[in-house]
Amino acid sequence: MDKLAIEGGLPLAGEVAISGAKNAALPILCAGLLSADPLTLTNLPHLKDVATMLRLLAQMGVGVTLDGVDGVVLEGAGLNNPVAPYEMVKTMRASVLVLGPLVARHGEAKVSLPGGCAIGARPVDQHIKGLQAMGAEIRVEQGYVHAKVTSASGRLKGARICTDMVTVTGTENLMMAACLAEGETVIENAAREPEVVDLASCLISMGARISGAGTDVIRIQGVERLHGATHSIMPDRIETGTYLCAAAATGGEVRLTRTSASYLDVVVDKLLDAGCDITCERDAIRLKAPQRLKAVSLRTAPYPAFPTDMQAQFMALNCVADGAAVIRETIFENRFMHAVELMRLGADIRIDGNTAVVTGVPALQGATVMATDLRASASLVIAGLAAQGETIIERIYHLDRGYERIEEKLSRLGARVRRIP
Ligand SMILES: CC(=O)N[C@H]1[C@@H](OP(=O)(O)OP(=O)(O)OC[C@H]2O[C@@H](n3ccc(=O)[nH]c3=O)[C@H](O)[C@@H]2O)O[C@H](CO)[C@@H](O)[C@@H]1O
Ligand SMILES: C=C(OP(=O)(O)O)C(=O)O
Repeated sequence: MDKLAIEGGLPLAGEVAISGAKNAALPILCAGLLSADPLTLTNLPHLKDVATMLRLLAQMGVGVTLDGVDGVVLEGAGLNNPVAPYEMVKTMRASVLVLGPLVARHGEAKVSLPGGCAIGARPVDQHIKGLQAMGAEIRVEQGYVHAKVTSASGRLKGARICTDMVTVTGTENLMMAACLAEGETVIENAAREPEVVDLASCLISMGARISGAGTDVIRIQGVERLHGATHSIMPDRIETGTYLCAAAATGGEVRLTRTSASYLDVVVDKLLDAGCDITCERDAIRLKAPQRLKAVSLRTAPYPAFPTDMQAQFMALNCVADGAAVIRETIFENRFMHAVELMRLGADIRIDGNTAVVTGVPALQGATVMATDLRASASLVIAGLAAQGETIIERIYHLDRGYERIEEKLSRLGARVRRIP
């Protein structure tokens, strides 16, 4: 398994471009299952999860043609095998997003319970309950969700669905299924994440009738079919936030292009609280770190509050800040696995349930650490860049799921990073 070697202690400086968002690309690729016509996507990030999703769609009979540097054309006319086998999806949470589109368009599906980051139990009961409310018959057997539409018309029926908690992929799955259902579906307590809005805008350009995406009530008037469209994937707000934290933690100055601060309000506010100087341009963000960061406390919660996918990176930043920060994780019950690894680098962290107290130290020292999940890996990269001496990060395959060409981008910013096969 590949490792990453980082010679830390250098401030990041320069400019890099941000890639398309993993968590927008994955659901939008699944939208390709909803139509027989070509769906052309651009700004698709080159990530392991994206490659896995494309393989999965191809084995279902969807035509997959790579188009230029960052584009793909999906042709759903050949969809004939509505199965997502465990072997293909065990590394990827977003695989469950094929369930709604398959049931809605093909009338049946057999989808393995998903893998992804081991940051909590991550059940999919809300996805299942929502599809059942739309009339799908569902049983879960031997690790697979089997779903079937039994109505005379062969279509799902619109329903009013109120999810027990805010779920991002749950909202996305049900929204996609509802596009081809008969009548109106109302999703209450819907996730408001920008990635949900990006998916909705792609679906609308395919002819779906959706209103309210970005609020907690989404209304979908089902249509008989969706048509082809062209859509550009939104920039990755979490990749953006990660590079901002890396620049802040190393005392650097960077400009990130092909991105926008508009989905990052709360992250930008926390970086300002930490003492960073930030300039937001139309398609770029510039950050200049202070001499010494100030500790910033935070509490994760659904959008527009602080994103759980940025919690680990801010923990790394707080490790080298002045003062103590209290970090509360309210979304996932097991998302502090990076803390013990950060402690190996000399961080001062105390964990009590869903709360971590991080007291900044003058400097971290390089060591060998183990990456346990995607954002945990990102936090170790940030800490390694800020630490004195060499840090070796083991099991970096997680990083390849979510960060495009990370060594190349960091090197462009002056970091000394190399991959050890
Ligand atoms: C591919 C993708 O977009 N992944 C993101 C998505 O994950 P994902 O969509 O899996 O996360 P959810 O928003 O569904 O999870 C939120 C909480 O609800 C719980 N839950 C969810 C569904 C369900 O049926 N039952 C249930 O109990 C989860 O265990 C978790 O505690 O949103 C998370 C929260 O912003 C992010 O960390 C992930 O990066
Ligand atoms: C948790 C994440 O990914 P996934 O939902 O794909 O496991 C993430 O993007 O931080």
